[in-house]
Amino acid sequence: MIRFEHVTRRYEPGGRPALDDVTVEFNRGDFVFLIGASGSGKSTLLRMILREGLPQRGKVTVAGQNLGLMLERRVPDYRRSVGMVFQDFRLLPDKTVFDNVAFAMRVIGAKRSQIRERVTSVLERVGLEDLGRRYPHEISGGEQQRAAIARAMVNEPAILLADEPTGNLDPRASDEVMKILRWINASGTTVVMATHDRAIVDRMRRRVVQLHDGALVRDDERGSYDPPRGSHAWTILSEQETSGALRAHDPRPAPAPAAEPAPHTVTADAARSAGEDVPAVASFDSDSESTPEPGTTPEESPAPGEEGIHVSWPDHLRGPQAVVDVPEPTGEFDGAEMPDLDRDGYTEPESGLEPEGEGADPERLRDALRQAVSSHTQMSAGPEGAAEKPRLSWLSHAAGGEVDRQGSAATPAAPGSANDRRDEIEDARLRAQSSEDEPPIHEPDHPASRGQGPRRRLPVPPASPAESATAATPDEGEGPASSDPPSSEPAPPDPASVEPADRDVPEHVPDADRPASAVDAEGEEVADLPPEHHQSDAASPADDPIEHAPPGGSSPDVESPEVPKPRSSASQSTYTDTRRTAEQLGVTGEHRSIWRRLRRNR
Ligand SMILES: Nc1ncnc2c1ncn2[C@@H]1O[C@H](COP(=O)(O)OP(=O)(O)OP(=O)(O)O)[C@@H](O)[C@H]1O
Repeated sequence: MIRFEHVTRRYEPGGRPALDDVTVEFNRGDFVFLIGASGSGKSTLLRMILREGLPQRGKVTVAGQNLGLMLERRVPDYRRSVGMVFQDFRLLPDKTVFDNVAFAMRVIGAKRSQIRERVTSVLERVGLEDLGRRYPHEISGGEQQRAAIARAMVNEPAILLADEPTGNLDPRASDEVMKILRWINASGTTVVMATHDRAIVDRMRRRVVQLHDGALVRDDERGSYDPPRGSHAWTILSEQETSGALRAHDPRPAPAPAAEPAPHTVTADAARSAGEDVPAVASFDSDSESTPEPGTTPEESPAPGEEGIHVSWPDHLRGPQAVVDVPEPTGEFDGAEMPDLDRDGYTEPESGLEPEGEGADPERLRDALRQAVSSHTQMSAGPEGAAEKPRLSWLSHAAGGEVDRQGSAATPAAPGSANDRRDEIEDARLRAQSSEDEPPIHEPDHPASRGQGPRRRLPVPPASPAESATAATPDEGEGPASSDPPSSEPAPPDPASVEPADRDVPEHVPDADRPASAVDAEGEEVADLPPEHHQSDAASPADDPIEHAPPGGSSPDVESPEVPKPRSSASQSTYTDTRRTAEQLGVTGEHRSIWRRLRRNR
């Protein structure tokens, strides 16, 4: 589902690679812990899945879509099919909890009634039903993270990326968050979580992928935080430990050197060619992009020319394979919180939207794209829709087995409920079990304890004619959008003037591929807002035509995203954070009012 093939990523020409020839694959329904010392490349890897940064060498593929060939105007849509949560929550500070979650639905043009119903359900699911009217600063860190998860999941993405989601939380709040992530994963959502939390990794015994200095040094199916004694990773870390380089990040005593290193489970090492020279200057390896790798299937590696128009969407990505991977591997759970997927009808394979191989009909793919966008808004599929296309909703799935396909009557395990108590008991049992094996160690030098806030700015996709030339080819058959002149584009964020500190090395994203049209709640392309809708801030939503104008003005019932209004004297950091959050939620260029106001609020 997510595949890195010999991916090398440098932030600076000639600098040390943040990712160094990484080859790894995450499958549907996986729960993966991504571990490694600070600076080892975990966040970089996650951000590359979100298509924030492209490799200088190698290829990142998600559901058959080569992200290096994805057009810029497709990126917002793509990001909506990937949820992401962060250590520092990144809630919009001037929005209530409810509105923060609703924002992700407004971005896709969902109807008010859908938003109301869906957000209410999601907040119940994460135990925040009573806190919807509060602002982020009025709730605890654990509650903020649950709100952030609710926002990431409200559109039912197929992939959830979590970058140290428990890093700022105490153990109890961490447990709540992990419980929710387990539920989400149990619904078939692929979860990739970067963490330094040894206790959590050791307790859950899921797949562990370890990075070290940008290289993948371990990939264990049911791993613990520490690499197996004698393994390749263990040897490397031991050497580092001896030299003192890892002391700041791993308080444990260094293991004694192995007499005979055992065979290890390294994936990347097997593929690494020793001494390979990596170009110092960012340059896209077009050869590796266009040449199908031996051994890959057509679905996973679409034919040249078709890659740019493949779609990857939440529903169809949750196939039977995800369900197969769902059961807890170690018997830590008694199954009480896991619904019977077969009984609940969620194991039927979906059809029709799988990534296409060679010869795919562009028209059909376009329809699939529209349909997929539309499906984001079908948050409460009615009986008819449910019968045609059963959905695997983490909301209903996670509700202790009481699955409701309509998504409205699911019983949430809110704090204090019977399900919640059962979970608490289970978690307590897990903790006890874990502590019998090995006392959990909380790292004193965890980034959270260092008072580490948002560490780096996410890259803003810049333009490059080189990639434009590379990427335009496969998408050219898609119609008028590809012929839009760059100069006709509205003004959304000007990375150079707005956020110089956030600039990344050029990543070859063509300006010309910014979106020229929006997609409404029905999945139809609609025209951009007329100029008169892009005016100054209105005193109240009722006065503001933007607030009430759906993208394209197609329906008064369709909500347009509200404009985040930074609370704290409109500081640059607030602006930057808000803008970054909006980008990650897939706010597109046609939401000009958002960008304009964000700039004005600096
Ligand atoms: N925007 C950036 N510009 C330049 N260098 C960067 C940028 N982001 C990350 N790096 C560098 O890339 C390397 C990997 O960083 P990354 O954030 O991926 O590590 P990490 O494992 O997530 O660390 P942590 O556990 O502290 O979050 C580090 O050397 C870091 O300094």
